[in-house]
Amino acid sequence: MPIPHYDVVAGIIQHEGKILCTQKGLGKHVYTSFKYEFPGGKVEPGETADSALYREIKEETRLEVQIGNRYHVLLHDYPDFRITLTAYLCRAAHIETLKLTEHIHHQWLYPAQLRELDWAAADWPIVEKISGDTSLRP
Ligand SMILES: Nc1nc2c([nH]c(=O)n2[C@@H]2O[C@H](COP(=O)(O)OP(=O)(O)OP(=O)(O)O)[C@@H](O)[C@H]2O)c(=O)[nH]1
Repeated sequence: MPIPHYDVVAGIIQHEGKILCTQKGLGKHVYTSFKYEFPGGKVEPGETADSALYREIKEETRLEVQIGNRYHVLLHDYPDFRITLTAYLCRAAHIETLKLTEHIHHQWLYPAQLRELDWAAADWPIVEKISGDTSLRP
C-alpha cells in the first residue's frame, strides 16, 4: 500500500512578541503523541491553504487570526505517513477567546524559548528558523 501523503498547514501565531505552542495528547501514533506543534491541520479537498488554516485554528483554539506570509515549507516522512508542512506567520489581535478544543496544553513563548519544548519531529526545522530569526523578536 502506498504511504499516505497529507498537505498540512500550521500557524505561527504571534501575540505581543510571543508564539502559541500547543501540545497534542495521546493520538494514533506514538511518535506524535504528547509532542508540541503549531495549531493547524490537513487541507481538505476544495479548500485553499489559507481557508484551511483559518478553519483549523478557529476549531482548535477559538482564536480568529490574521494569516500573513508563508514562512517555511518542508516535507517530512513519519513511519506511517508523510506530510508537506507549510507554516504561515499569523497574528492574534485578541487572545481572550483562547480555548483549546483538541490539545492538552499550551504555552506562549518568545522565539528564543521554543527550542525548550518537545516538538513533533517535522517541526524542528521551523523551530530552529524561528529561534534564530531576529525579525520575530519583540
Ligand atoms: N497542525 C499541525 N500538525 C502537525 C504539525 N507537525 C506535524 O508533524 N503535524 C502532523 O500533521 C498532521 C496534521 O493533521 P491533523 O491536525 O488533521 O491531525 P489528526 O488529528 O488528523 O492527526 P492524528 O490523528 O495523527 O493526530 C498530524 O499527523 C500531526 O501530527 C504542526 O506543527 N501542526
